Amino acid sequence: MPTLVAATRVLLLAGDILPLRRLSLVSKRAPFCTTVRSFSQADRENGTLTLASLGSKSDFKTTNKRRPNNIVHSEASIELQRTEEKVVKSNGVKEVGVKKSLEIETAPFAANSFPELGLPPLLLERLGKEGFTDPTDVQSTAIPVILKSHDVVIQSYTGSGKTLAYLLPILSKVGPLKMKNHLNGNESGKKTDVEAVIVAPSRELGMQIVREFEKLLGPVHKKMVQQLVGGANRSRQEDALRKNKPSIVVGTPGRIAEISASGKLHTHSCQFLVLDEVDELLSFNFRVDMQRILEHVGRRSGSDPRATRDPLTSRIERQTIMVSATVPFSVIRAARSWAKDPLLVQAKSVKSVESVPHSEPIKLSGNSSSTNSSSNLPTESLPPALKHYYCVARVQHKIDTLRRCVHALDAKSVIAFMNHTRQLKDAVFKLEARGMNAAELHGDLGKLGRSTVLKKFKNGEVRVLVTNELSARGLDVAECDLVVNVELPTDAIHYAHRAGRTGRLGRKGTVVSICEEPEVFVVKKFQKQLGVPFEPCEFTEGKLIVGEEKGKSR
Ligand SMILES: Nc1ncnc2c1ncn2[C@@H]1O[C@H](COP(=O)(O)OP(=O)(O)OP(=O)(O)O)[C@@H](O)[C@H]1O
Repeated sequence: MPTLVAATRVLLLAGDILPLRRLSLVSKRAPFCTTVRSFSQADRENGTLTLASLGSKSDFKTTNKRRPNNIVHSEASIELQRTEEKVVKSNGVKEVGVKKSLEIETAPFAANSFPELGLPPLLLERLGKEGFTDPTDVQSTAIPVILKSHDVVIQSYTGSGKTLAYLLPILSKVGPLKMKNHLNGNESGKKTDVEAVIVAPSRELGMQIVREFEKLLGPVHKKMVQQLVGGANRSRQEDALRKNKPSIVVGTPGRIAEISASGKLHTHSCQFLVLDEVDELLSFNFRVDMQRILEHVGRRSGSDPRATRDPLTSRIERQTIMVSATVPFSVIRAARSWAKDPLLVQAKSVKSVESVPHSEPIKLSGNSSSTNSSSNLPTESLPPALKHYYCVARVQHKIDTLRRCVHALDAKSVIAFMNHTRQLKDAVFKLEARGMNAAELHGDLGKLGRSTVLKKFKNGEVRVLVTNELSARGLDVAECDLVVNVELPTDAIHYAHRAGRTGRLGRKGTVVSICEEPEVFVVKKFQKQLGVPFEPCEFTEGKLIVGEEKGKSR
């Protein structure tokens, strides 16, 4: 292999899964077996796709201490100072004014347990029953802020528990588990209005979020949440809306906008609008549907959004929550125009979105040794325990390399990403022909086909799931121990989401990118942008051999 020099040192690669807080998530399947490899040092360079903007000026101080179980909790006193800043008024005229002080009470980060976060007793009971004991960092930070009714952008690495970070405060104020004294929007509005709308860019993610809600609502109340995803029978969804009068709907932009336009989904007095994977929802494909959703959810009764074209002026009470592991500046810009005094919430910090400077790009990694030194509040998009490798293979040998990679790492649950459906089908055919249990997952499959494949993969009936960008975001399969990029993603953001399908919630995970020789520079670019080392490797005699890059000395 041209990029590798001879193996130098042998060490054990322990790929076992870290202890989990939630036993129900632990796979019965064996973790990675011990594998022999040589050791190398990969290049670490500064990132260009930096999120430094997010950390330029901390609005408050935190002190942190490590807890067992890989959970960090911190104590903080936050006071967002009165700042003289430019406020863009709804009529488009910029004014300089004093923005009202945003005060967040002391202690939101001191929470060790869910009861300390101020969640209602019925919800705490359900959490306990489902085996959730300790909040993750991002949950400890986000939950009190959302309970205080702030609009937020939640950014934290893949698999860090962002879904519960917004779902728990919503269930504290909406539906049968809510706080006794909480008055909701519907008490003054129409009985048929939903109170929370959650938008996700794919059906799979939408359905996964619904399952999280259902889990906490329990069998008796699970009809309080309704899924409105594309590809499923629309009239059945409309019937369910009419019959069950759900408090919460979760869906894809197209279907939500469609049913809303038909007058069968009433969201005007909605309290919460969540945009999960917000950076994806900002893409051109969703533009028209998202515009409708932003204009109608939580719209002030009697106002005509078409008169102003400004979603902010046409609503009063809606709380907007935007979520993603990757927050490019477009999200910051969107938060400024869609949300009210939005706060950027990360694992151990809260700051005003207004304080994020325009000019600085968003940093994808918190690796201080390799990233922009001007940032004092690093952000991370990738789970810290992930290992990143790349190997060089000719295009015609890629599937064989994938197979050897799976064997060498003794991976039990693998997601292999490709870019084109036809090649993806060929890959499954080749793997199956070589005796490896594989299945395809892509948009050409119907809703039923997609859920069946996913179910089989989650059950362990399928070892290698060959898929495309469809599965890159949000897909939560705890057992996934290896992600392979058989074809490289388009950019570092897509890499981060693909890679984040493994190593979730403190588990170990491995990501291998198989590239052709002329593509090595792309991998180097990802390494630079993400601020994590990518080690060159090859698979020989059933082993992962990690090499050093030419010209590098240890
Ligand atoms: N406090 C907790 N204790 C135990 N398990 C948790 C906790 N919070 C979340 N989980 C579990 O962790 C897994 C990952 O959570 P989740 O899917 O919300 O991550 P995420 O940050 O949204 O990831 P992504 O960015 O990839 O969408 C889920 O299976 C979820 O049920």
